[in-house]
Amino acid sequence: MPTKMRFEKALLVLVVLTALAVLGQKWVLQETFVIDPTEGLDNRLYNDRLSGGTSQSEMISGAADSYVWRCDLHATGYAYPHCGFEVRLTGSYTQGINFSNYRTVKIWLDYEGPNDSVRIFLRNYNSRYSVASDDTTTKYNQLEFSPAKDQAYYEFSFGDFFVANWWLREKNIPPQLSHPEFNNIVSFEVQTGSGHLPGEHRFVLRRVELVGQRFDTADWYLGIIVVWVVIVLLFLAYRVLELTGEVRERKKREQELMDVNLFLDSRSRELEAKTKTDALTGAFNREGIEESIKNGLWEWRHSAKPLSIVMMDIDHFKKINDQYGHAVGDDILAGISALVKEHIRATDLFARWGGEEFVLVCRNTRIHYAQHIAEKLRAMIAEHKFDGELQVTASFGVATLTGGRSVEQLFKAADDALYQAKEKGRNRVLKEGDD
Ligand SMILES: Nc1nc2c(ncn2[C@@H]2O[C@H](COP(=O)(O)OP(=O)(O)OP(=O)(O)O)[C@@H](O)[C@H]2O)c(=O)[nH]1
Repeated sequence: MPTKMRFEKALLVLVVLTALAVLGQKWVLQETFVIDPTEGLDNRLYNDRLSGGTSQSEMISGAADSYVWRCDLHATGYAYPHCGFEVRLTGSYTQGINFSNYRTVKIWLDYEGPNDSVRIFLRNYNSRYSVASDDTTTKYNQLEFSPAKDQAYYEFSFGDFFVANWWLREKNIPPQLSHPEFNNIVSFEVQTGSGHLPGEHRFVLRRVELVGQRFDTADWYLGIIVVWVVIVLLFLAYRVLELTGEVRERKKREQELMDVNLFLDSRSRELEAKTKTDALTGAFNREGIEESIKNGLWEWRHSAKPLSIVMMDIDHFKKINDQYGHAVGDDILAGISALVKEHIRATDLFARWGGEEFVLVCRNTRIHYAQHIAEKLRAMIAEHKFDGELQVTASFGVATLTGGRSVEQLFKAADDALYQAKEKGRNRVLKEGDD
């Protein structure tokens, strides 16, 4: 699948997941902590006797799905008669549960008695004000309400809690620590109301639900953003790697293509050279001369650089063929060509004109210098021993391009001079106009 399509599909999946995460946030995050007798949590009943009172309290065994207790509050011995029921949420007194992200408390409670209210507490342990050895030092997050006769349950917000005044006063808590805290709740309590009326008080606690979130909504959205950022970064890293690979692959392919082109170029140059070269002598053939003549002509016309040519013909070559055979004649043709090519300048072009006749194109060369070159070649050929013993001579005709002269006329002038050289006895150099 192309990367782009993969990216679009991944993006779609991410968007759908994000939408689900946002819309389903409530269900995903919601958490409920339940207190009921079936949970098997530690619990105890207490009264004002610890403070010098004379009240009495007892658990009443009843239905297995509720806590049932009664208190007889006596107005003697202590000014604030009370009794209460405490459920420990964890086995530890110092290590509670974090309910900071909780919103609601639901209480299924029946009360019968002289008071018109009951109190509930969520007790928070914090080492800044609590000590492990004194269970009155955990913070009294308090809520007081009047139970109605036929109401099944009561629902409160965590925001409805306040910290009991008497506790703040008694423990001398500074203002900055006096607000309700729920980050380390160790116990839940139900206590008789602040009316402190003596008499019989009966309680049936069926269930408590603390409803909230596993963690803060802001953290949830932060998590979604982090996931997006991580996925985008991963995708970018993946694309960078992929593109680097693609660039590397493309460069490799380009290099391969360049290699092929270079090879083809060199092959076509080789083939081109072959078509312009005489197979026997290795000198250029007539086609090979064409480019050099064109260049020379251009230089003459645009820069007035002189263009001269030297026609060369081996003397009495027929005799050599007749005497030594055609193969030896071939060897001499090749030998002369090699000898000449070795001794001319890089700008000179040596070509076989046909048979035993050759032409030397000398660009940017005056006729006298071309004549000098021809003379040098003539002497060299005459002195050379082909196949170690055979000696031949050659005649030369030299001509140069002059204003208004065509290439054809140039070659004719050189040919005429060569003819004159033959006429005058061969093995010599004549330039046009020489008698
Ligand atoms: N071996 C060999 N001989 C060639 C080749 N091409 C032409 N010849 C011979 O060259 C000879 C040229 O003879 P002619 O034109 O009569 O001239 P010449 O004998 O060189 O006499 P002059 O030019 O007057 O000095 C002929 O016998 C051709 O057969 C070649 O490729 N190989």
